[in-house]
Amino acid sequence: MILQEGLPLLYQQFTALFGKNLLLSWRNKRATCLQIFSSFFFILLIFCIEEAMKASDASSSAYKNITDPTLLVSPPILPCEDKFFVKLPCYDFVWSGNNSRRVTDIVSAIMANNPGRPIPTNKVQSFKEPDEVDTWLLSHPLQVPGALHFVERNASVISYGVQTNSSSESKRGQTEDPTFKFLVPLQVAAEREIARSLLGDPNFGWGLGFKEFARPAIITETTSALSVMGPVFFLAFSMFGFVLQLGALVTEKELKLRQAMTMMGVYDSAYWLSWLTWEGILTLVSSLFLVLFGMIFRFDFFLKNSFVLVFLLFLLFQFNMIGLAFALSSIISKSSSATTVGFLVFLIGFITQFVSATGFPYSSSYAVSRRVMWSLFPPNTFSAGLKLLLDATSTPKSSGISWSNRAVCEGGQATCVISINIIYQWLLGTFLFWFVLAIYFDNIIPNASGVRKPIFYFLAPGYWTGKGGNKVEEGSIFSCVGSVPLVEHNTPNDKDVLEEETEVKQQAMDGIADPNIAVQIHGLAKTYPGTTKLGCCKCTKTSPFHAVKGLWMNIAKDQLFCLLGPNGAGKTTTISCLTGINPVTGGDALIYGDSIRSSVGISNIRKMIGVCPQFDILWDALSSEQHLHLFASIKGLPPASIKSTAEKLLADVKLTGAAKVRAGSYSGGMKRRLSVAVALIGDPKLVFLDEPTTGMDPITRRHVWDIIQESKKGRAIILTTHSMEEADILSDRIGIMAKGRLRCIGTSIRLKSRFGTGFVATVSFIENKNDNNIGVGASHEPLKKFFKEHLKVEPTEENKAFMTFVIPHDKENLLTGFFEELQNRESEFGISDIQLGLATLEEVFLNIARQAELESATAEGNMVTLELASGISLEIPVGARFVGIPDTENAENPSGVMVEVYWQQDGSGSMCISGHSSEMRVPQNVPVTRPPSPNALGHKSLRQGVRGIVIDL
Ligand SMILES: Nc1ncnc2c1ncn2[C@@H]1O[C@H](COP(=O)(O)OP(=O)(O)OP(=O)(O)O)[C@@H](O)[C@H]1O
Repeated sequence: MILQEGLPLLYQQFTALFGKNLLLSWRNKRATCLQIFSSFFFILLIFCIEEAMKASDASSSAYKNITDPTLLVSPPILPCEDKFFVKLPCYDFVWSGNNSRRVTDIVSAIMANNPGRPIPTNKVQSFKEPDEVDTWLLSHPLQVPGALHFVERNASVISYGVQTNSSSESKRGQTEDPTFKFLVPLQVAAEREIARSLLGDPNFGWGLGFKEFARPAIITETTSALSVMGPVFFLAFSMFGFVLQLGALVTEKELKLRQAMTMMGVYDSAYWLSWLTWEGILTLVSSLFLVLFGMIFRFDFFLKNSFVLVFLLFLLFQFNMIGLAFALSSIISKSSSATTVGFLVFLIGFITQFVSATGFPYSSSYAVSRRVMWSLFPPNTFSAGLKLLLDATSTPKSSGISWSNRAVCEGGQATCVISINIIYQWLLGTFLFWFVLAIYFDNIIPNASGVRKPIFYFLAPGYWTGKGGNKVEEGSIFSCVGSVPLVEHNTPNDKDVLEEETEVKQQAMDGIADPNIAVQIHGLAKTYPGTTKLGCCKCTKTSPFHAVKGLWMNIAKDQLFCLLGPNGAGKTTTISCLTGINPVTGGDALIYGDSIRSSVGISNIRKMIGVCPQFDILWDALSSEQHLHLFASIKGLPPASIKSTAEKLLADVKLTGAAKVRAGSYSGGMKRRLSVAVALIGDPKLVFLDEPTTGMDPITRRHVWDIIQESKKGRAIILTTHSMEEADILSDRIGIMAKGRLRCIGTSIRLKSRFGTGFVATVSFIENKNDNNIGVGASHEPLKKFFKEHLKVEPTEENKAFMTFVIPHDKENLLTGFFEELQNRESEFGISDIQLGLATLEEVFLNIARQAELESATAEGNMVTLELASGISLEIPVGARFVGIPDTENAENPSGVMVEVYWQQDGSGSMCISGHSSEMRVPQNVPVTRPPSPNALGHKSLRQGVRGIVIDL
């Protein structure tokens, strides 16, 4: 199949990814609606607040028409509690001049004759001098509404003064006028009682009335709710899109969906453009709705300013927030952090907007550099723009800013620092800044596989020409750089592995390109550099880890190569290196002639391969059909063939019935089948299947095996699995890895014959109803003796119904005669059936894993305790098969006594002891290994039990 390339492929990928983004938004309707229509709630809220403010103003006396002002006749001194803001205990008034008897009498008369209410003595404070009153007032704020100061000049002259706080107070829409409420009554009372005292007539009085002017309601420029709340509310509104966008991008990174697309050959430009376009459309629509809602609610801000200017401000601001979300998505690794980051950005924006509202730094008194730095954070530029448009409509007479006046500064051109036109230029600039930064971060910050490009990757000419420049590195950019130690090359112990290695090396040296070879691996090595973090004062390091230690092998076309190995053997790492996800540390691999070390090679390789990763990489919200269409488009299948290819693959993996169902509701097995189908898109010449049948029921598994068998034609498949049955059935060739090295290679039969413990003979017995000695097989002692005498083997498993013996390979030449005799004596031994077979692949696998474990346990001193039936405890290295018991040498057993230890894997894949044989003689002249002492290995606290002797049989 000819795949698309260049611009047509870019366009095809862009449209497919755009469709995916659209679908994801459509399937997440609630969030999308919130993003588009939340402006309505914010505008409604501002409207309600503004209406409440207006209603409060309207109920105030100051904002009412006074057509018939009330006449105030002889106003009384009011109780101090009537004052709007007062601190208790309070006083109705205080006075000075208490050194004069006459003044004291006058004040007593003021208190007694107060109209409607005599003033109690505890509500008045007296002083000698006015200064004392001031001192008291200073130390007792808000405790008295007014003060009177009397001075008796002579018998016919008494001076007085009145003191009040002249600032008017407002409460619940009412304004308190201190002159009429407090000053006038004190003045009237003082004058009245002075006159009575001077005249000596306690009933002297005069009529006195006060009246304010008739006047129309006061119309002032009240602060609009939009100018107070607008910047914060609009920032909050933009956070919906910001958080959703950030969450979507981080989810694709976290779930390795981005990596899956990269493996399929997606262009970064198509990826970013598809998100930018979709989010741009959402932003455009939401900004439009915001302005329309503002106009519907008849805010001057939206009505008087030019529609385009207001719309542009919101649009550009939201674009900036998308750019910021793009940039932050590279730094954040968990999608659950998106909301927290959104809240933080909002909080910072909230604070900086208040600073911007004070005029900082958009005036000529601040340096341009400060303005540049400040404006990089989009909410700051946005609030400056908002302020310009709000100021332009702040009074009823203001006419707003028109499109033609956009470059005109409010304070005149001479001192012009910022106009709305400049704001747009700033917003465009900062958007580009964040967008470019996002792409830069995306390249230099480690991806989900911990891989990144060098910091100055864009300076490499190859990056721009597409010929090289795709070099990648591992580890954090802030890590302390250290060289990764190389793996030392060990000559393989196994003759088949050595032969394979020699052959590949020879071909590499001769430059032979064997047309039948799909993959040629040349000493592939992978060392994870270890995490190195720069703390505040020191570097914390974990040591590098050699995951793959030099692989040499060929994988032929039309062949299914099965890579087996215990957990952590390095299988997935090998696949990651071959698919270009992880950079190799050493060696190389040629896939159909293209090197995985060259960026051109990797882009060619990605067109030829299909990958079913170990964990399903799928969008929950997309159906299997949509997944296949998307990946087929990314891969570059001709548009006309995408539908038919998807249909065929769905039929192959038996998902036609669920083609339109979202993958989120699939069972584990259905997801694996979909992953297998994705790997087979576009007829790849090489398919990697990393544990493709994990979690499948036996029927589905068999069905997937059929698919894999079918897919073998015309392509190479590299399969990893933990199912020995699967490996046995499907593979043409098997390689078993352990601890990063290839331990054996060959066909299943070859491995079984070489690494199995030998032949497995299962003898079934005739049912004997009279034999009650169940389970111990006591009645079968003659047979056991027969096996022991002729083949020197004991049963590995025995019960009433059958016995199993494992016969070593070296007894192969005795087998014909032995089984002939056994058949002749069947009735004597009570035998109903004899079965003879090769050891299973599982046994081979366990043997290889055990040997690898023994190798590293011996080197590292990794010991376990073997409890013998005789009560002896031995410390033995993990994986040791034959273990000699120290100090058991005697005349009968000159080399001592040993046991065979049986191993199995526990749930976590680690080797553990499952049992041991009875004690037997150690054959003479066999190599023995005494485990190293703990001190030699630098282990101080290792248990000091009796150390078993490892016997290499
Ligand atoms: N990014 C990484 N950084 C450090 N070590 C890693 C990294 N990825 C894998 N490893 C280590 O490399 C070793 C090989 O891992 P790998 O995933 O290749 O094993 P595997 O054979 O595929 O195992 P499994 O059967 O469990 O999938 C493991 O010990 C693992 O802990």
